[in-house]
Amino acid sequence: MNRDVFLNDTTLRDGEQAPGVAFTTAEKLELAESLAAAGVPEIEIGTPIMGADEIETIRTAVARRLPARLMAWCRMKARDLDAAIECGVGAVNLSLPASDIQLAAKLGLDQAGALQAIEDMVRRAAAHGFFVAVGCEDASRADGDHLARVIETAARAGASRVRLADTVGVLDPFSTFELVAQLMTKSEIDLEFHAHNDLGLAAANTLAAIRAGARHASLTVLGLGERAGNAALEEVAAAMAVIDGADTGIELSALPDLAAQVARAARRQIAVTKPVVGADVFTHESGTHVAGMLKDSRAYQGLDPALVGRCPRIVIGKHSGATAIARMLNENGRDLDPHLAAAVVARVRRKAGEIKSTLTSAQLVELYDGMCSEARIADLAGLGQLCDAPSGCTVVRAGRHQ
Ligand SMILES: CC(=O)SCCNC(=O)CCNC(=O)[C@H](O)C(C)(C)COP(=O)(O)OP(=O)(O)OC[C@H]1O[C@@H](n2cnc3c(N)ncnc32)[C@H](O)[C@@H]1OP(=O)(O)O
Ligand SMILES: O=C(O)CCC(=O)C(=O)O
Repeated sequence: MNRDVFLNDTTLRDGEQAPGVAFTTAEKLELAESLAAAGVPEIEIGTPIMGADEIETIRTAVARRLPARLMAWCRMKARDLDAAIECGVGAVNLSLPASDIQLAAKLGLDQAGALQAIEDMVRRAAAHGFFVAVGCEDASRADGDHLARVIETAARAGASRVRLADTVGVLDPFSTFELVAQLMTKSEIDLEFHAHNDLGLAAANTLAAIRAGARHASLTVLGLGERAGNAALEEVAAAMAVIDGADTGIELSALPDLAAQVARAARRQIAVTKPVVGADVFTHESGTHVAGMLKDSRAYQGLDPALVGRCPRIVIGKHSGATAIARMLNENGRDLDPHLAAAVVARVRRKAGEIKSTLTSAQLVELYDGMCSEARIADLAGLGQLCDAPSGCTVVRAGRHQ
């Protein structure tokens, strides 16, 4: 099912709001280049009201004429808009809380005051020629009727899109679907969804919002962002391709390098389990999996690693079986003696437990060669079969290896 979905990357805005993350100007520019090169159609490039350095960085990015729309994030304030004007960007996201909690706590505003602020600021931005999106911070906890009025007011005042933010990450895919589907019935304006990952549901919620009709999703590379972060660009882009067969325009094979670049600039590690880009996500150890995969790689790969520029990897560890071990030995010029297979599997298992790791091919070869020598000695001594003893000794059991 093909969908017309546009991804907005906010690594350089919400991503940089992650604790301790501070991109240099050079990093921001390189990241913007890479995002655009990867096919991201819209980049939330920064927050102009942060000051002269941010404005200068954004101006430089604008001057590069990247093949992506650059959008500046602004509070619903004239001076934020003035700062965006200084940057030379063509698009702004004007943000105002939608929930009563935040309106009261942050701004001392009621719903009517919020609608008035939106009306005034959107008109002002549109009159200046900006592409205007309105960001509804904390939309997930907002009063539904007020949210509908916000959307209507924004559209009437000249906004082209409304962003619904699950600012504190309290939605699940079902409630997200319901929220977006409900709002879709009330207005023609494009909706965008911006998720937070406090409950680990950001990517799922984003997909639910898209299913419900949102045509835009706000994402960050690696899910970098406030607290537990945002929905990850790489996860959503890959999921859209695999599940919906949708073309988001993102070059999926560019995602691992993009993730590495963001991790470096953010001084963050990429978890080995991070979907799509983590070191181990296409690595297989379990014996039954490897035996199946060697016959048909689809047996244990729902996401084809080639789609995202990755290769599958088989490792030898505590859960390996004879098929995987034979294969790695074979790659290293040895044929696994079928009489030794069970003992080798057991010895590998014990070794992996001792080193609490996978075995390198050199370790496996050394272990196997050692066992072959033991077997030969046992043969010569007429003692019998190599067996696996429970506690680390090299042993022979009567009756064997002939
Ligand atoms: C959920 C999100 O991620 S929204 C993104 C928010 N991003 C950031 O906060 C990162 C960048 N922020 C900053 O650099 C600074 O906070 C600035 C430049 C925006 C403002 O700095 P300061 O003037 O020192 O204000 P401070 O941060 O202490 O307080 C925030 C002010 O913004 C106001 N404000 C907050 N959100 C909004 C909004 N959406 N619209 C209008 N005003 C807002 C608050 O009422 C408060 O105003 P006050 O100073 O008159 O009380
Ligand atoms: O209002 C917006 O643009 C979204 C701001 C944001 O990052 C959030 O609410 O989490």
